Amino acid sequence: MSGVEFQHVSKAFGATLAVDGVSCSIAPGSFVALVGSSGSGKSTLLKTVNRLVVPDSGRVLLDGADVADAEPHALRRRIGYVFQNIGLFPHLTVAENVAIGLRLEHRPENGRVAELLALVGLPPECATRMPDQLSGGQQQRVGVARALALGPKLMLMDEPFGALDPVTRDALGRAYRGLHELLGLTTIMVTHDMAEALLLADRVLVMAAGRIVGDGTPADLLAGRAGPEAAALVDVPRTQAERLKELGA
Ligand SMILES: Nc1ncnc2c1ncn2[C@@H]1O[C@H](COP(=O)(O)OP(=O)(O)OP(=O)(O)O)[C@@H](O)[C@H]1O
Repeated sequence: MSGVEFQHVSKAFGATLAVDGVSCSIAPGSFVALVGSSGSGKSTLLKTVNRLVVPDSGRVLLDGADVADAEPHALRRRIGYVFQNIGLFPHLTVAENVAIGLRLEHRPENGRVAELLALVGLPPECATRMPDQLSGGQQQRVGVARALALGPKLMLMDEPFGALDPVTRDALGRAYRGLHELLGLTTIMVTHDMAEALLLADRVLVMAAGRIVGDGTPADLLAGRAGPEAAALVDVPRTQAERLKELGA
């Protein structure tokens, strides 16, 4: 399991301060959701972990070691990364997509692709298909399998299920939470969906204008113990649930 520590991390793009002095410690084995309005700095903060973004100041530690001291490719092999519209290679089969990391590492395949496809709930016959012969949900499952291929202990997920219909999204979220437990992962997931954050994560971090303005367990958030910004976000699914209940009453 991998722990992550952000120490006074800041990143500006021109005049925009995307991340503003974030300090936060993420325990090994935890499932953390990163929520907040569009442009609040979630993706930028997430990408400082695998060095897709280099902070202007501050440090990010992975298992106590500064990621700035790691060679970027070596670092990224230790960290799974899944994002919206996963970007499978269209000219490679599903199996080849899943195995790409193994191939680049000159590691033997040894049944690993079949194992990974089973792990993410894809039937074996998907292996020989091309990505455009899969549904969006199936493609995201392939993306998760590919991210897990080298056995990372840390998964960074940026709106991984954002482009999917609500039913598929819910099913994939639950399936991934099962994998998180099964494989003993640490997961940091950016999501716009507060209900998804509350239902999947152990801890929810709320960002606004580059800062963490709320931090708590789902129970803390639901009880209003994680600050006004968190309370406002929780109000959305809560109000929706109440309105739906009234409709059915
Ligand atoms: N590569 C970049 N160049 C310039 N500005 C950027 C870049 N990446 C992010 N920004 C800006 O930094 C701020 C934070 O962006 P970021 O993508 O981290 O927010 P976010 O909370 O993930 O947003 P969203 O929920 O819309 O994905 C925004 O104002 C964004 O426009």
